[in-house]
Amino acid sequence: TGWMEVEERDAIFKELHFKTFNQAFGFMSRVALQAEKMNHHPEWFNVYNKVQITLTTHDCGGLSKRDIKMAKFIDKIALSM
Ligand SMILES: C[C@H](O)[C@H](O)[C@H]1CNC2=NC(N)=NC(=O)C2=N1
Repeated sequence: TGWMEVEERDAIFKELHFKTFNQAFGFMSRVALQAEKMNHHPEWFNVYNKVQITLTTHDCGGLSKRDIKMAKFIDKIALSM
């Protein structure tokens, strides 16, 4: 489904489920490369085939265009896994 607002934070959250840990980790690797390219890094937690992602911009203490750009990238990659 879509990205959720985070309670008490100007941030957005999504939990993604994959078939296997390898797929989840492969997804994280792809996103990690994009994070480095954008210099914009997710806050994330992985357990087996699940990845919980929170996006916010630490430099401005809240959401910025970079978060939206990263969210769109994440959705695109997740769709292709
Ligand atoms: C020094 C470095 O450029 C900054 O810390 C970058 C790194 N990645 C980042 N990621 C996120 N999510 N927010 C930031 O403000 C941010 N700043």
